[in-house]
Amino acid sequence: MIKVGIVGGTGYTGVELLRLLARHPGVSVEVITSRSEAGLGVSELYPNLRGHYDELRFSDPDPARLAACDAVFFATPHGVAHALAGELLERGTRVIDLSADFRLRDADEWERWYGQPHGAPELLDEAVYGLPEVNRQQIRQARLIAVPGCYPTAVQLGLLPLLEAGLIDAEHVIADCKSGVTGAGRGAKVPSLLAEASESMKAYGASGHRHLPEIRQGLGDAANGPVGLTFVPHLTPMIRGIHATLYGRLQGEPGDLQALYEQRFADEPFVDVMPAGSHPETRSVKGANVCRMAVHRPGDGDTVVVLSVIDNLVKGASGQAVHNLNLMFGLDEFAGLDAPAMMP
Ligand SMILES: NC(=O)C1=CN([C@@H]2O[C@H](COP(=O)(O)OP(=O)(O)OC[C@H]3O[C@@H](n4cnc5c(N)ncnc54)[C@H](OP(=O)(O)O)[C@@H]3O)[C@@H](O)[C@H]2O)C=CC1
Ligand SMILES: CC(=O)N[C@@H](CCC(=O)OP(=O)(O)O)C(=O)O
Repeated sequence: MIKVGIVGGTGYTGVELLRLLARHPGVSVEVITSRSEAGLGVSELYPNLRGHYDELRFSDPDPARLAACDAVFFATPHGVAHALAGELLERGTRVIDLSADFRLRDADEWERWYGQPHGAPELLDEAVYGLPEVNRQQIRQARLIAVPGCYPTAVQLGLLPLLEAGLIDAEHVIADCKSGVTGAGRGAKVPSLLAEASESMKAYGASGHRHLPEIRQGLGDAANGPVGLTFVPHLTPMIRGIHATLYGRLQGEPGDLQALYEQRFADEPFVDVMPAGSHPETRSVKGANVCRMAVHRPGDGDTVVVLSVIDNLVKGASGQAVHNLNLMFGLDEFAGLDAPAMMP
């Protein structure tokens, strides 16, 4: 069994890791940290886990106990993995970070967007961006994984085929995205209150969200040059889910876009290209590690519209993190990730 630890076990991505790993045949969760709930049994806080982790208790983060694990997930706010990852790597423990600490290759860029100096720039060269559909081979060899953000996962997967093939004008790409409220984490915040978030919808971060540089970096790699991206996220009254509506201006003769998408993701177990004319729903991915998408060319004109949906807590975070673990340890890619989505 692969022994894992989770730092930040009381948050939404932490409990989602526990839910997925409960069905994983090759993993045992040895340590789960929370400073505020240290001593409490995991299933006392999360009764959905009763019968699965009855011996496991939250504990204060202790580097020595974490270093006794084969791999440690960080499901923590930005900056926490900076402080601990180096020590764990030195002691032979692999690190899978769900936060943004190692996603941007440039430490100065990270400081600009996250408002604090990068805490471990010496580790950036070896960090691998954990988007399996792009970096599967590097992930297999990696010791340190930066799990992509939720919006960046939905947007990059939806646009990769077009940018890799040079079929759209890379200077003018638009990502209009909607997220459920769990994207903001479990901490108490006014915008997440029922009376604030339900029966209403709003854009935020329109003049610059911190996922913008991350998405630009990934799309730039796909396009082999800079990408001009407009990215506007919205908060919507649902618990889980991201819906990305992506717009590009076609250039040249694009050919059969449906075939392009089907071929690009033919060998990808967690991307589902739906039949032409489809409109994927966020509820069709709820609880599942899948990105469902559909490609449209309205009126056979020069605009292409891609619809891409994920569960922010699964393909957008914890499921993708488990997929990375499976690749790093040579396990079946589906281990812990084989459940279909819940509907309705
Ligand atoms: N929610 C989502 O949809 C997504 C989230 N992410 C990222 O994943 C990470 C976790 O997100 P989420 O689960 O929503 O966050 P939450 O706010 O729900 O949980 C954060 C967890 O981190 C712990 N924590 C906070 N500060 C520290 C610290 N200084 N040292 C150790 N532990 C700490 C908290 O426990 P305690 O304070 O008790 O120690 C808690 O368990 C974030 O970086 C987030 O941006 C990425 C993709 C999607
Ligand atoms: C709805 C909502 O508030 N969403 C969050 C995204 C959370 C997230 O995933 O952040 P990282 O990927 O950077 O870790 C936000 O926009 O800040």
